[in-house]
Amino acid sequence: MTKVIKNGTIVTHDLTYKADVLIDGGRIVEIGPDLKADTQIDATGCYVMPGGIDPHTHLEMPFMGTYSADDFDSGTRAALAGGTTMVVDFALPSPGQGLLDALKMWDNKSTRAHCDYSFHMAVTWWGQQVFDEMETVVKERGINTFKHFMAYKGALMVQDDEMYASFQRLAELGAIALVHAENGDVVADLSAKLLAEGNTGPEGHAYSRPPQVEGEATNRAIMIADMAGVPLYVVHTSCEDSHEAIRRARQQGKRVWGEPLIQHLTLDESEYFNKDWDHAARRVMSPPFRNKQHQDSLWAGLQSGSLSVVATDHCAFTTAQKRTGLGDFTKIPNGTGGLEDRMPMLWTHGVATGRLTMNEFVAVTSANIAKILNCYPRKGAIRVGSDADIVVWDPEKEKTITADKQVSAIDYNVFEGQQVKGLPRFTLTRGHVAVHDGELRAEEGHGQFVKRPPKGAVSKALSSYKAITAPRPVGRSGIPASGV
Ligand SMILES: NC(=O)NCCC(=O)O
Ligand SMILES: [Zn+2]
Ligand SMILES: [Zn+2]
Repeated sequence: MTKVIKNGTIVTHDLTYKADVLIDGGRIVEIGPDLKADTQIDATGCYVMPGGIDPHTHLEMPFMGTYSADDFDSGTRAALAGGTTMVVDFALPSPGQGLLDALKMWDNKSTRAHCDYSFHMAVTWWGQQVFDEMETVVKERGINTFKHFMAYKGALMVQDDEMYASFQRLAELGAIALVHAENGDVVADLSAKLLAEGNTGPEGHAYSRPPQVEGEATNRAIMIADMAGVPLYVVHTSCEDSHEAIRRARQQGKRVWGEPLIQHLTLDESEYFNKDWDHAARRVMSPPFRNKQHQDSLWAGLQSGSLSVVATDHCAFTTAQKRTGLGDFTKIPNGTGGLEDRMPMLWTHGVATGRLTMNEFVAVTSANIAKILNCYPRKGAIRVGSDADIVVWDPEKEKTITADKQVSAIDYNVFEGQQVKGLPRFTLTRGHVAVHDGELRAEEGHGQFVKRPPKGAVSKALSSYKAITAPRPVGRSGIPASGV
């Protein structure tokens, strides 16, 4: 059964033009005028864009004594409802657990996915087993990105020497290092002091993680990545301190990317000072929301290209789960939702305000990350041969975001009450119409794992450059190099 998307305007990261898109067997097979097919999808008045890719989700993740509430079923349905057609989740070994063992757990959970997905691997401890298994993870499982937590002391956090060893191994394998950049030692100490002084509420979470701790860790990770010769991707970049480090590194020719979240772009720290404990606790995430100056910095980074991708870090906990931290903010499960809202919120606050062009919108919601993850142009593109992961975007369609109508399994929405303009009319996942004229028709198990080979263009370029510029002994006549 062929399908054709007709009467729309195609928008990719580099082009805007009118054409029809013909789909067969889950792929785009032709782009041009007057195409015919068995079924027709009407895109009159709409933009036909690559489906969104959210490179940062935590679905059914064991964390802080509980599991995040959205799993691969509700999470990927929420994604499709909002125009996102691929998610990249984190396989998280518990300390001492092997990487391949952890991957089996994520393989089991993800069979329910309604859209395509991939995994990043987390490095939560270091040892010979991790070193050895990294090769299989990269070469056989098609995972080329490994996350390191510089925070969550006593749980997921790794030390600098472990990170350096891991980064060197990734450089050898042609993979990419990811970091959660916050100084975990300082956060732990500040948290203990705040609690001792009676700062037990959710605002304590924000006080314990000021921008400086993120800036310091980002600088440190950039230095370690540079020494190891590995490209670095900094997840949830929330502030100028971290953005400044990334911007400076990029200007120096270092291979570093930054990923702001839609939450940090559109919500600010005043949320934590709300008198309603539940309201504030529901917004507890790491790093916390920042002030207007930091938000402006993030928007400027997206405009200028010093920041590359907008994600969600979707890690949703119910109010009941958040209440574990009543009387002690360090026990509030860290994380917020956003999968369903990322694209409409970014369009409304970015494209509709003139902060982003439509092409920049596509770049930061899909094409850039597909290139970084080494799955472009299979994903992130409207091209012949690409997967038919497509969103038919209606710029006139409006709604008010409310938990009552959301797909996510939790009982609130951090964007509650926000009016968004710009929503999917259709969302196609490998040719299957999962959103049909606004109605969700997703299929459990339709989602497939996307393998991402190592040695992408940036990894290759960096390893050549590091090899050429590596220290070499100076040959001096008459004196043997060994000095004997
Ligand atoms: N971000 C957050 O608060 N929770 C999810 C885990 C992480 O990415 O740090
Ligand atoms: Zn993180
Ligand atoms: Zn995360």
